[in-house]
Amino acid sequence: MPIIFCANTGRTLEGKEVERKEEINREFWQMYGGGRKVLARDAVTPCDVVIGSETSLEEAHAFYVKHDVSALPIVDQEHKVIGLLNSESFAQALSLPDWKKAKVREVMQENFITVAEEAELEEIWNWPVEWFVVLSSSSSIKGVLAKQDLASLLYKKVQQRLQQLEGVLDSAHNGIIAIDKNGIVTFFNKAAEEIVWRKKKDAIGKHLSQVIIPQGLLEILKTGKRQLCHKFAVEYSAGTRIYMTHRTPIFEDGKVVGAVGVFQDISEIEAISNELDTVKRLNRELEAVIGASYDGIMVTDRNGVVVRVNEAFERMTGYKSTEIIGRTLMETGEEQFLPGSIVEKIKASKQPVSIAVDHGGRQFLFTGNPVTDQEGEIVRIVINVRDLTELNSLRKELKESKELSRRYHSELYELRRKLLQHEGIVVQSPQMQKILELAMRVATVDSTVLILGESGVGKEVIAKLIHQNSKRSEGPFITVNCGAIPETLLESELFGYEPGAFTGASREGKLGLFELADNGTLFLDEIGDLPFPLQVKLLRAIQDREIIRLGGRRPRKVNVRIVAATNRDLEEMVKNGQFREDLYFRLNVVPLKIPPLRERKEEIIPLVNRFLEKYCKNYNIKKTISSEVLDRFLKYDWPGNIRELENIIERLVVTASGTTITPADLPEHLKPQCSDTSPAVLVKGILPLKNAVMEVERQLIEKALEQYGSTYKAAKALRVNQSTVVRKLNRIRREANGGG
Ligand SMILES: Nc1ncnc2c1ncn2[C@@H]1O[C@H](COP(=O)(O)OP(=O)(O)OP(=O)(O)O)[C@@H](O)[C@H]1O
Repeated sequence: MPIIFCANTGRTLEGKEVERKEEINREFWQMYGGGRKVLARDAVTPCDVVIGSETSLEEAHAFYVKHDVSALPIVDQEHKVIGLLNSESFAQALSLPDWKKAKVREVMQENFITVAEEAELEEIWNWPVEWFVVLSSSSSIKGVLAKQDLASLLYKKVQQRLQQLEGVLDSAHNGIIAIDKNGIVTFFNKAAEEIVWRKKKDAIGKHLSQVIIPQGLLEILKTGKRQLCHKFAVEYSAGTRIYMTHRTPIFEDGKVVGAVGVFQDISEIEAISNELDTVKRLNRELEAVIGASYDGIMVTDRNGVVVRVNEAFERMTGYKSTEIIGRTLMETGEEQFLPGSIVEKIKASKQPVSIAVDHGGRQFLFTGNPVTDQEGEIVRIVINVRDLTELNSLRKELKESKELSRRYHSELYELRRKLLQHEGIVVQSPQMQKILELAMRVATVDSTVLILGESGVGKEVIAKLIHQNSKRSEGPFITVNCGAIPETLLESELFGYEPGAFTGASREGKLGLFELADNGTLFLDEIGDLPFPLQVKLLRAIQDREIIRLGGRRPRKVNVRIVAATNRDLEEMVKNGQFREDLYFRLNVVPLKIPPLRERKEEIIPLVNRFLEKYCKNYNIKKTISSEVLDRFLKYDWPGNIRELENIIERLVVTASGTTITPADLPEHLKPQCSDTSPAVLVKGILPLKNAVMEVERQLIEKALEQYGSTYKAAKALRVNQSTVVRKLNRIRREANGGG
């Protein structure tokens, strides 16, 4: 609280000004009188002598000097004080012709009043006189009091009090800065030193702008208005600090003569208040979470006294929160429902504890979790209640439907197996079962499928299965062996041609395989052998779902599903630039990799049985196979895969002499090997070289055909032209038929 002290100017005051002055003085006296009113008797200069008004000045002077007082009361004959004799009186006497003879009354000072010794200085201070004669309660003269003495007395007291005030303000926790009307700092307490990191001596006498950053106090000088609870932030290099300030103008005679700012660093309070806000928000969130929880939640203190329950808890248990809050779980445990023992168990173990309770035909699971303080002591126990009745019945339902699904699954598998058996397809190994399942699944959608695997593994078989199980099964399934058709013909085969498209073309033109396969499936076998120029045309046909016949211009819409297959490593071919990457990605939407027969040996015996049955029936022969042969089959690597196996069985059924096929009936390469180091061609005796060459050719061609199934593939394996294989095969057959 600022103190505005205004000295008495002695000037006559009027109206409101007088009131204000009096108010100020009252404050002053209360404050500096040390809580007690200062009375005339406290300040009086005692004087127990008086002189009569008719006394001569000479006599009076001697008396004045003798008593060494500042003033002597002068009384009349009735002993009433009528004036004062003081130094001014003697100064006045000097102007008289014979001052020694003059009477005291001629120079006495009448500018005084008499006051009671109980009069308050506060009251008498304002009388426009320079002297007071102080009377006792019995109206005897106690002494005199000069206003001047009063002033110096007061000045001393004021000094004292100002020091005290400064001490008080210095011990204040708030920073206090006062400025005069020019903005010069006139007061700066200790707390201000600490808050703004500046010494008092460096602040006093400086302009405010040189002392602190916020200049709001200067505004107060301009507006003359108080500013309370103003919050502001100051950026320091060490961080931002937040302050709260009250700014008050200082008035003197109705004019602003300065301003005082009381401020406080509330950064910590602000941080705590922010933290409090966050905590409140979190608390609200927590309330919402607990309230919204489908599980019942109950919180107890460390002794198991319930402090809170949520709505779900009330719903599940039937307890109202008002009934249960404040009670211990142990008490309610008597009602055989809430497991009071959970609290004791948690307290003993300091671990989560779960207890299942059956009540009213429902099953509840109570799970209690201890909440510990920093010392690890339990402060709360949070108990979650879950109604397991529904969950248990769902679990039961799930178990039943799983069982049902398992049954359907095995029935489906059985049906599929029978269907495949009917089709003559053997699927035994887990790898092939997975492939089959995937093939069946992709069959139902129209996506492009790429079947990968060595020659003879059954790629076409799977392609057909996909077609048969698709919604196109009523449509055509057309196979194109991209490697078997000469490059020059392949384009017209695939896309057809218009009449007269090229020399030798039929007049009517020709439908391409794409058009033939409309509404069905086009199986592009050996897609890896598709010539590079045709790859782009195929890509366009697949993407645009339309083709243009050779020699034509008109695009024709085709609705064809593409299933492609290859035994080549397409990825590698893409890397080597032999196969277009875009076509590869277009085809490789769903890849199906069929493992070679040597990796699914469990299928060999079922396949042997299947083929034996087939060919015995075809040739109307009854044959069995010895276990040694089967053993040999199991050990063999089957480079030609299922096709090779099928061909061998057909051949054995036809060529074996006995009813049981024995190892002796096996072709050479399948007979038990003597040693791995034996040469690829074994010469048993001397025979004409030409005959030997022809024999080797015969064996090689037959074996290649057996293994690869077509003259084209056999030629490829033997690294000769297809025409060479066909020519030599014709010759071999002629010779076999006894021809020349
Ligand atoms: N799982 C199977 N069950 C019975 N026979 C099968 C099975 N898989 C393939 N085959 C038979 O094996 C022979 C070769 O099958 P397929 O032509 O499908 O092989 P591929 O992988 O397409 O051969 P290529 O790469 O040489 O075209 C066919 O006679 C086919 O009937």
